[in-house]
Amino acid sequence: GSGSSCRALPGEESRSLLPKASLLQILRDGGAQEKVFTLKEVMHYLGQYIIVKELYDKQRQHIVHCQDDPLGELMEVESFSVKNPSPVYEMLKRNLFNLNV
Ligand SMILES: COc1nc(N(C)C)ncc1-n1nc2c(c1C(C)C)[C@H](c1ccc(C#N)cc1)N(c1cc(Cl)c[nH]c1=O)C2=O
Repeated sequence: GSGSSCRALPGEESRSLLPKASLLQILRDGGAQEKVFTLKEVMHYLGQYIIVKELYDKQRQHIVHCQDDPLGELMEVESFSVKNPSPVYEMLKRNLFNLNV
């Protein structure tokens, strides 16, 4: 980074996350056209992907079933709750390069 102590204003954070190929395809299916993202954008397109493909449980809508979906390959779980962020962030650690380091 520039080494300055001041932080970008919210929403001005620089795009510095480069998804690996299989995550990028999922973000594309969620409507992304970029190649480099902010974390907020990655979460947005992942969310769109889940909603558009209706991967959520119709009865318990905070549960995402991904065992038969490319998302499940990345998440390495068959299902997860949107209330528990850790599997999502673990997956992102495995599938994003941070260019700002
Ligand atoms: C099944 O989910 C939903 N279903 C409904 N229905 C009406 C059926 N409405 C909202 C949600 N929903 N709640 C949350 C999220 C969503 C959608 C956008 C998937 C996002 C989110 C969750 C997982 C990933 C991944 N891979 C990416 C984003 N999310 C977040 C999860 C995390 Cl870890 C951080 N920030 C978030 O906004 C939530 O809390």
